[in-house]
Amino acid sequence: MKSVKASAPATVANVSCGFDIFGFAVEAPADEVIVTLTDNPGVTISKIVGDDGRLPREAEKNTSGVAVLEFLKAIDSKLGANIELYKHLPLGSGMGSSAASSAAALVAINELHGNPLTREQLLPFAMESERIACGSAHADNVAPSLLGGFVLIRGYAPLDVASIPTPAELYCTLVHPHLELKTEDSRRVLKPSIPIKDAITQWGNIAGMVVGLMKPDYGLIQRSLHDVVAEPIRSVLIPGFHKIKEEAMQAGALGCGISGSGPTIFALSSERAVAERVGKAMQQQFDLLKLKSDVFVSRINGEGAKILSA
Ligand SMILES: Nc1ncnc2c1ncn2[C@@H]1O[C@H](COP(=O)(O)OP(=O)(O)OP(=O)(O)O)[C@@H](O)[C@H]1O
Ligand SMILES: N[C@@H](CCO)C(=O)O
Repeated sequence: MKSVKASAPATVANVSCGFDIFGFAVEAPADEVIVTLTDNPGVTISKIVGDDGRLPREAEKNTSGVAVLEFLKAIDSKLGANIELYKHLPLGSGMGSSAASSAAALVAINELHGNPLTREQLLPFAMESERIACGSAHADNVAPSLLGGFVLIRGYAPLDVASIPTPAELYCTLVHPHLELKTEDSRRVLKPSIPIKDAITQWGNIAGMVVGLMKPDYGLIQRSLHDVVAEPIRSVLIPGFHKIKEEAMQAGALGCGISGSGPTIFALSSERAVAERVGKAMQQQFDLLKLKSDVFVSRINGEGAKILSA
């Protein structure tokens, strides 16, 4: 039967001020899948590489399997599928690990059926996978992983997403300490409501980010990269967070914050050399805490999930 190999990239959700509504894709790392059509209905996972045996092998519990099951149900397919998953994203990292697996599997199964659905139409299936992974069907990882670029989730009911153009010279530094935080747990610590004063600050920054990215205006981006909603609560879960952020800013970053629900920390810079310097400064702080970390520097990835071979 026919097989397709696909990949989907890591993503930075929230981007400081845009809790659950902003996300962008980076160039690496990316999860890869090989999806093969089967005559028997249902979805199987024959192989997972790179997870040290920690991810569920049952399709109904693995985000790649859930996404493909939802797709096959939606198009009323009589066929089934087998998935091989090559995990390159660390688990519980804040880099959209669960989302990358489902995004890669979705573009592969869509390709195998002759692409009956658009990338936007694939989104609800990936969101259902996020619900299985962490109890919340947020789209700020799956949307940029599937669509590429910087994405705004304008609304969830009905789902309304828009791509925001970004300056070509905008670089992201990701520093991933070898720690795990479950999105489910990092969501549970948040308060159910915020004071109006904080809401005003937050929506001012969200609008500032959109205008800053579109113009582009690096000063406005810098002034807008602040989060008074999630970061003050979640930062206590990340060792050395405030010092690391301070060092990133000293090294020339436009802004720095928690990537998704953490523990990865992201920074944005207007030049590659600065983004690399920022990465070194941040990693040095984790070294001082005796925490191993990985640094990834990339442009915003405008392409998102892609077919590698068909
Ligand atoms: N293919 C998959 N890849 C990663 N996690 C998966 C996958 N399938 C199921 N899961 C489950 O999802 C949970 C990890 O989700 P979680 O949202 O905490 O991590 P993450 O996606 O790396 O985080 P974030 O969304 O903050 O980047 C784990 O319980 C894991 O078993
Ligand atoms: N918006 C989600 C992203 C999780 O990666 C959160 O912060 O919980």
